[in-house]
Amino acid sequence: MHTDRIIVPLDVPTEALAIALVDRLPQVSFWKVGLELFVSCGGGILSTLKQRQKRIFLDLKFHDIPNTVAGACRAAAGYGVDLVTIHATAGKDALSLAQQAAQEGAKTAGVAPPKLIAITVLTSLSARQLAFELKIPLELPEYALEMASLAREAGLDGAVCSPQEVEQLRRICGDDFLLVCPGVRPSWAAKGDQTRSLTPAQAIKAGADYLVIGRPITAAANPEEAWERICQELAG
Ligand SMILES: O=c1ccn([C@@H]2O[C@H](COP(=O)(O)O)[C@@H](O)[C@H]2O)c(=O)[nH]1
Repeated sequence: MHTDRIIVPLDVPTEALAIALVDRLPQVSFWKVGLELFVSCGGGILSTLKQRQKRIFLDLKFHDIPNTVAGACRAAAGYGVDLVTIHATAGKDALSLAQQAAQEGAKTAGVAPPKLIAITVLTSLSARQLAFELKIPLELPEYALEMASLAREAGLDGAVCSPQEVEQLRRICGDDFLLVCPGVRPSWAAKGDQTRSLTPAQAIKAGADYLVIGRPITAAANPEEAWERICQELAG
């Protein structure tokens, strides 16, 4: 079922708002907890989601020196979450140490280890920004591929990429490398700050394992209707 492959972010400022959203959309089985909610209310929301048998993507996008990201991944794994993110630009040593630490953290806590996935190029960034602000001398798709390959070589489970790069990454990284795509937009939804988007059906067809779709659902006047519409479009 394609709908099991949609992850909805809980990008809200309080635990009460997050729980209200989870209870309003019982059809959603996979939720993402990101920086806004985690910084606002801590890890309690993760226990609440687990009590409701939800899968959890803990998207804190770690980016630091190897020892620090490893510690963060060890702690994150202890929550028993399903997916954890780290920036590929932390470098290969940080990525492999983080992967090792996530396995250890899960073992110590007696939970299944999370899949550790690397951010390649944030989906809000344009090719122009990559070149002129970040001074990256490669074309954006090539740079995204380099970042995904680095993550793969470091032993990570997958990568986060825009749907516009997913076809290329799937072809080169293979079928057992998890590819998670935010920046997905139905044709009827506003793009907001996402610059490299495709529709949900296009992203799945291009090879995405999971789609992260937030505001088109959570900021809709009727989130249930928006969810249904996306599911129907995917089924069609
Ligand atoms: O490159 C990235 C990495 C993570 N995200 C996160 O996904 C969601 C997208 O939300 P929308 O409301 O659908 O834009 C958000 O939580 C981001 O932090 C991303 O967009 N791009």
